Amino acid sequence: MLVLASASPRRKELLGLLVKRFEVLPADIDETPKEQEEAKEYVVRMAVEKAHAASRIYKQQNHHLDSSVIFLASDTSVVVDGCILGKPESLEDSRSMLRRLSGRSHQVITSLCLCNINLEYVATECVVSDVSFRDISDVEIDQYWKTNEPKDKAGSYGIQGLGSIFVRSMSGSYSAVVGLPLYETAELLAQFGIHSLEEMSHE
Ligand SMILES: Cc1cn([C@H]2C[C@H](O)[C@@H](COP(=O)(O)OP(=O)(O)OP(=O)(O)O)O2)c(=O)[nH]c1=O
Repeated sequence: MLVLASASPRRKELLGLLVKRFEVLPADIDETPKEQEEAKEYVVRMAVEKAHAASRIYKQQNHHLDSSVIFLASDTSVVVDGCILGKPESLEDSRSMLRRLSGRSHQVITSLCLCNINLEYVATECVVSDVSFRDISDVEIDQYWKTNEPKDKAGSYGIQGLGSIFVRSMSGSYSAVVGLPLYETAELLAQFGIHSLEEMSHE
């Protein structure tokens, strides 16, 4: 059994392209970066903590434990000038993020963590993509906020939605920017004995 430790509808949809059956078990963790913590280090730590937290909840909920259960977690952050941008808490927050991203390029870092229930096997991966934005006006930022799209997304935009009108170009992994890097996820799943083509071609 595979458990996706996430509340993100994007991650669920993307994982569904690789694996037919999995459970979803969101894990709430403290997402505050440590002082001086490097962006990559932070993003990987978040994925590891989400996977570990989900494994703890799963153990509490399931008394007859199946030792072959595997947990998958991920984290996406937008990074500009070394600063980590998470999800906006308010319109003010969204304004300051999008003003910062306007007319230049930034990085989107997405991490992955796969581990088994007893945490004997833990694998992590980190994918960096570059996204370049056109200039965005304050009026556009406020209009975009009213669509609700930016509210639950790192950096306050969704490349898969209306946010795409700001994206001049990107290089790296599109699925990683949306929330789950499909190539790297398939590679890690294979290390844990889950082969996507085999999985998806079964009746
Ligand atoms: C940059 C960008 C982020 N996002 C999303 C992906 C993630 O869901 C979210 C970043 O927040 P995360 O903290 O990585 O994830 P989450 O809180 O949504 O879900 P969970 O921690 O339970 O797995 O931003 C997009 O959907 N499109 C984008 O273009």
